[in-house]
Amino acid sequence: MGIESGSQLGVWPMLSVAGLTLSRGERRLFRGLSFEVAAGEAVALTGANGAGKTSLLRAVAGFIRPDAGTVGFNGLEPGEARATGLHWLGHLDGLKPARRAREELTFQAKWFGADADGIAAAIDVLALEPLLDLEVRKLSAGQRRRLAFARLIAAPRPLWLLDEPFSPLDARWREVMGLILQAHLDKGGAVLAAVHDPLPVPARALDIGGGGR
Ligand SMILES: Nc1ncnc2c1ncn2[C@@H]1O[C@H](COP(=O)(O)OP(=O)(O)OP(=O)(O)O)[C@@H](O)[C@H]1O
Repeated sequence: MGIESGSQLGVWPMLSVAGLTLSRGERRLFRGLSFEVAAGEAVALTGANGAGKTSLLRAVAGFIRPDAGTVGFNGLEPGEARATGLHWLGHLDGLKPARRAREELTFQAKWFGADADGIAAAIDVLALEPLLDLEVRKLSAGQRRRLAFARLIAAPRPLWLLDEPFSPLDARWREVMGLILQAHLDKGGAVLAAVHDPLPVPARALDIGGGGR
């Protein structure tokens, strides 16, 4: 399988989160959180169940509005950075169950601007060919996760926001994902991933606590 370092993605974004305060419902999850993610860096976001890892990723992606603070993308206008510079992969895959895997992959990849070569690379790297004629609802959890991941390879973007990305994957596929992440980092990409298990690449830890809830 060919996981190539390929062309450089460029040095942006360096994600800069400053003074972020976030609530969900009546509950304040955290106050004044600041951190950066540099190009070429993986950050493992950890914390107890309910600490706010998913919520933080969603705030970075622009899906929810913080009470206070800023999210910066190395000087780029946030709307533009979010539209073209990042991939969000939630722990719910967001795949349409009744579509065949091939249709879903093509739909998603084109939505994110992939060309035929990008789609072919994703099929190759993630060994999706034997699954393409199956309906998504007939795929296992790990197979669905590989399918969901395909757009990140088909349509390269510098910042990957991943929410428990590898939880359904077996040991072999976690190892492959380590190679994929490393190739992304080597190209100047960046990863911010909410995890309960270690990431399969060297990563800086960012713990938001939240124990005892
Ligand atoms: N849409 C919502 N409306 C209100 N509260 C919410 C909403 N989504 C999440 N929450 C609450 O926000 C808190 C943080 O949830 P979040 O999913 O961000 O935690 P997490 O750290 O990702 O947890 P886990 O490790 O269990 O995945 C929880 O108390 C949760 O109930």
